[in-house]
Amino acid sequence: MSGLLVEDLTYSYGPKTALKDVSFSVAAGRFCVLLGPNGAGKSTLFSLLTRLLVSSKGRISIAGYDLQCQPRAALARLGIVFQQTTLDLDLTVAQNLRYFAALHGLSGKDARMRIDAALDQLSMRERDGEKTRSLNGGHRRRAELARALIHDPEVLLLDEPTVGLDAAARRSITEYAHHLADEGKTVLWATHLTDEVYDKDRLVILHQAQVLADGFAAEIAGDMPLADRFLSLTGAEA
Ligand SMILES: Nc1ncnc2c1ncn2[C@@H]1O[C@H](COP(=O)(O)OP(=O)(O)OP(=O)(O)O)[C@@H](O)[C@H]1O
Repeated sequence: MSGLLVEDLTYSYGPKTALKDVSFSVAAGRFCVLLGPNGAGKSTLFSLLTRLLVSSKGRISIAGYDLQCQPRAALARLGIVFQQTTLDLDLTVAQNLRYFAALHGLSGKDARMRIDAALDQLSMRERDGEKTRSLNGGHRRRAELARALIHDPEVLLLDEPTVGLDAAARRSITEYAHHLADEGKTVLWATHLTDEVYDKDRLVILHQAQVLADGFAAEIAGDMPLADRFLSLTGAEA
């Protein structure tokens, strides 16, 4: 399938099992929230999806490409925003994006056009000459999202992208990511905050290395607020 497929994925750090037989899929153009309390295994899953870690047990397919057998094709179709910012704060926004474009084999006019388009999408074009250090947290996140979109990936991974942002910036990034799915991107959004989940979202709840629930958010919540359902399933505060 295109979109994202995770099948029977298991990963351990020595004796500590961080993921155990994790399976789920996200259809192309869907927004899926990976919801889990601290230590659930979200970052480990993201490391496996980006090949920072490799597991011998399980399978990952990105936009129809098997990550193990066709890693270059799979990773070329993946955009990622990590939990911790990875922008170079001493470079301007445009320089950060240009460097990343070069990593994807884009240069010259082509790179310039992609960078401008990505910054336009995030309403960041007028800030392209600013030092990244001078941006507030919300604008830094926007710059990272723009950077993740430069190579027009089919699948976008966002690992707790609202950490440290104020309420307005949090809402704006959350809404924008949903908009990207409406436009056809497959989005996997990791969070431990239930207020970032929309009723219509696909939802995978991860807890203690395993998938506890997988379905549409409204169905999983059922007759109670999602925060209460999450608490009842995991014992964790949302
Ligand atoms: N390098 C490591 N060595 C040993 N154990 C680790 C390592 N990294 C993570 N773990 C453990 O693996 C489990 C899953 O951690 P992981 O960071 O993937 O969870 P998480 O859901 O991303 O949590 P958080 O929201 O706090 O980032 C946790 O029990 C964690 O302590």
